[in-house]
Amino acid sequence: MFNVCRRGPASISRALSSAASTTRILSTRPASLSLINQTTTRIPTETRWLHISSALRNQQAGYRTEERGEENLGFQHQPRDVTKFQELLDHNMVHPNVIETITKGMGHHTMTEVQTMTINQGLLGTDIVAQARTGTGKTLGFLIPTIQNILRVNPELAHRRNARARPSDIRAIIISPTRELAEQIGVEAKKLCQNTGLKVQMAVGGNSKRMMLQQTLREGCHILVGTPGRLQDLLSDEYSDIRAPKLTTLVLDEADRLLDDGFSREIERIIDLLPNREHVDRQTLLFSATMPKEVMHLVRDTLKPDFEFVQAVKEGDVATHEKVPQSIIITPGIENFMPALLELAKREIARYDAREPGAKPFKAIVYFTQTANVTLAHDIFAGLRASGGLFGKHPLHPASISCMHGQLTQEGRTRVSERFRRAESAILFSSDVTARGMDFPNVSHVVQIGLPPSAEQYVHRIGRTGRGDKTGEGFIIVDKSQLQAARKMLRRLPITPDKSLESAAVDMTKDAQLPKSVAETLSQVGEATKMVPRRSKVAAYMAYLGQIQKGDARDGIQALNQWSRYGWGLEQPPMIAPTLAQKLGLTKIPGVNVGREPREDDDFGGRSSGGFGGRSSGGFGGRGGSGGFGDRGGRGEFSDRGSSGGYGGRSGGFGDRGSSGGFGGRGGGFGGRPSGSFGGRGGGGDRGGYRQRDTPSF
Ligand SMILES: Nc1ncnc2c1ncn2[C@@H]1O[C@H](COP(=O)(O)OP(=O)(O)OP(=O)(O)O)[C@@H](O)[C@H]1O
Repeated sequence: MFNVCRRGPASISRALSSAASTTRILSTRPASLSLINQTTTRIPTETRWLHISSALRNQQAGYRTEERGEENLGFQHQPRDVTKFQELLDHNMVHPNVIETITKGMGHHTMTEVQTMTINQGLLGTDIVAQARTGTGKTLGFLIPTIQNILRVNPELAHRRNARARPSDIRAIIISPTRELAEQIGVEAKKLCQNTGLKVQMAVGGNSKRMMLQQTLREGCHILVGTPGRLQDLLSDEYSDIRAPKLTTLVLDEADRLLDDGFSREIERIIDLLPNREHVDRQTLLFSATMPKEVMHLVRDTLKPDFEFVQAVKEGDVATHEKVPQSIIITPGIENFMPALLELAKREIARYDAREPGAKPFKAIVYFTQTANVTLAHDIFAGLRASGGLFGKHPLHPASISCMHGQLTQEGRTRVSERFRRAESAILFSSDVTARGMDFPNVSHVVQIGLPPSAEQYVHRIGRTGRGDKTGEGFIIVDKSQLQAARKMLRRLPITPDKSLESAAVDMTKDAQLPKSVAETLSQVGEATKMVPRRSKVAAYMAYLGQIQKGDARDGIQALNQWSRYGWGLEQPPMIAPTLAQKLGLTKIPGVNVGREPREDDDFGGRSSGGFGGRSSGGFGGRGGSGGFGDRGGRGEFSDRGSSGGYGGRSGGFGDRGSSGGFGGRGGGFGGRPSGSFGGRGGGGDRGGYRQRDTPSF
């Protein structure tokens, strides 16, 4: 593992631009050496960093204590590089009331690498930028120094009996970009402080401000954890009484996100509301698994010039774990996404049911970039039924299905979060609100559908599995129109192509024969899709539309239209309002259906559009020829007799009549007989038969 712990901005740019190395970079002239008149002695290369660092720390500690006029309160830390939590106690570095909670309450004994680096350093009061892989315990990495540095100045707060506090007693503010993460950090901080007199409060958007203020008035506050908007609101509200005149620590968790365009203004305003650092010295801690170069220059404005950059990730490397194998599934179209996901989920559940070695209960988070796609996928999966009728067991039993996105109420978000946290087997369809920091236990799989917003976001999403000492698996599913962009965005990640899912490879625009299990998966997805209102599909279509890059508009529109036709059975793609088409530069792109969407819902396929299949254009369907799922079929369209299926190409349909259906009308094709072999009756040939597509290697 590569570690960089260097001093000052110049070092950061060097560290960032330097080639990958496997040794520690030496700090030859730390800025504060001159401050304390330390002369360097030559130390063997291997150990030099630690020696200089330790010598420096001892001196710094004395220097800072004197400078701040702190008395020695009997619990002064003796800076060392310790790696066990117990040693923090043995060396009087952290109060026993905190350490006992960690070792006895939480059961942690050995620090992770990033904890060793940040806790030892953070206890000195140094400003820190820390980058380390997801799930490596960064939360304790900033909470322990934050808490201990308050206790060092106010040792009376180490005991519960001294629990009186006011809203203006805030010593530390911890900012997180999402509500769930702020709450999670708040819960962790409360746990750590449970045997002390420190009061932790949470200021999270979406929750009642009045209730929060009442509680803070009653209990007081030493550590305030919150999201940027609510924190800014509280600190600027002259009637809130929330003040931080004695602030000693400011933490930005997921710092790169907080410093990017989305939040930087709010962060600046919050900092403006805090005491001037020249009058009240404070420590700033910035933590994240990703620190893109673009945000690093912003760091300088937030930190003291002599800050430490703790990097527990190899330079130029990505912050994903070797213990989380990552695969890409490339499909012919977007219409394959849900069948591929269902096949994957069934396979993993079956592996666990069969107690295959290494198989774990299937607990997955499935990410989409847009909320409309989260909702659509959730509604399809929630509506899945086993072949054999409406009241059949859910094909993914016992996994529960839920969704999480920013448009849910805060109570809804909290409820979903808690249920997923506790579930043994579950699928959570989620937007990026859970992508960073969330520590759901035992997530076995992360599946990303479509392109993530950035390589960093991919890393954070993957980081929801393989946390702590757990293992996990990551998948990303893209269609061929997204492949180039995916290659560019994710080129440095250790992702290998996976071709094991048959439904991911079915070219739904062509006639083909399918194995029984694949036919069943397609039919289950088809039937559930049919039940989803047209407006949800249109919303999902529009959401993807906004993502299409200008240069790829032609391919993008073609992929979307193919999805709406073969995935949902719409004869015509959804209409794009003229102003929107113009704004997105799509007016001249072939296939764009400019106009106004009809207002009424057409939920069940009906005569004109919705549903899986539509009137004439294939789909799973009815009675071969004209069926299409839904419109008139009515009777067990989706091969609910198991053996009869076939996937409808132009006119075939997913037949309900035993062997007559078959994939791809004219060629007959797969299905027919229960044997479900390729090329059943009349299969093969140009139109029939199952053609394995050659997916390019990633
Ligand atoms: N020293 C430790 N030993 C074992 N487990 C630990 C230790 N420290 C923390 N953990 C556990 O590891 C998990 C991940 O910790 P945490 O959420 O702090 O990770 P993180 O690095 O902040 O992740 P992310 O980058 O996703 O925010 C948690 O369940 C936590 O309880």
